[in-house]
Amino acid sequence: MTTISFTKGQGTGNDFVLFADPDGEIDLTPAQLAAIADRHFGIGADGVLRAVRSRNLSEGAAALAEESAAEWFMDYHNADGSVAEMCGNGIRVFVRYLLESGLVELPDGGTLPIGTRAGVRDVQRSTNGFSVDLGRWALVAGDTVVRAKNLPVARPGLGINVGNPHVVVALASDEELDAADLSYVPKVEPEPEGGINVEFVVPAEPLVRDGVGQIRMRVHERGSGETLSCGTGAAAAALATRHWAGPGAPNAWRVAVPGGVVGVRMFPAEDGEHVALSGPAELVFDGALEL
Ligand SMILES: N[C@@H](CCC[C@H](N)C(=O)O)C(=O)O
Repeated sequence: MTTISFTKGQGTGNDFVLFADPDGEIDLTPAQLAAIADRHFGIGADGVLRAVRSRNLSEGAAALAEESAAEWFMDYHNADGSVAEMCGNGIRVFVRYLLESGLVELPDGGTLPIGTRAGVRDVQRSTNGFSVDLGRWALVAGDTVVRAKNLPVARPGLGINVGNPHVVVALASDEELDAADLSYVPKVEPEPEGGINVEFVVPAEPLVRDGVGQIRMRVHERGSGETLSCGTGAAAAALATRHWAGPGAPNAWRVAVPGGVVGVRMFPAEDGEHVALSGPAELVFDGALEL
């Protein structure tokens, strides 16, 4: 039997089980990961984060981690045990965990690169917790239609990739947003291979306050179901809303999710426009699990 020391953490209510495996010795199966994340029979979480030194990753994953640029790799799995490329809330909680475990240092104004399956992501401290540069984003071509239970009509969705795949759907009112039943997987057509994260958004009133765009969002996450927050989803939702708003729309957004508020910022970089996400990251309790 193996005993693993773990920490439970959360960022705007998106919650995670984290454990350190610096030497890359722990290889959990999807069934074991799903059992850990199970809210009734396990610890309970939206995702499981393994902290592994990039140099100790297996060959294929090491290439993804660009190991020279990031000492630590965030090995992220959804609650059902499936792999995802990136997790925007998770990476902030991951950095908080590395810091509090004494595994890294991050002085004010400093940058900590973290390896992910979407590439290396730079994390900094911010006034609301941590900020992560999610890198270049992309609009996904093609028409998409989304149906969710309790919404009266099918809606067009806008595909956005921020390292992981999202489709964003604009709703007409707060009432409609509240009414959507996200305990069922929204039906996306054409059906994306491997699933997709679906964000439903409504603009706040006014849409722009003091130069900052404001939206409300709910999300159904691929591999985890409805969650209280999705960081990469918030970035996709802000990007989609700016796209719909047209020229003159702001590059700074405040995204209200059921679990709190995160910030999104778009900025020019050498390789094109990047999107950054900021928000809180808390550690909640420690424990040990036996497998
Ligand atoms: N909650 C995360 C996203 C986690 C991965 C997602 N479910 C996927 O499968 O892509 C976030 O905060 O970004």
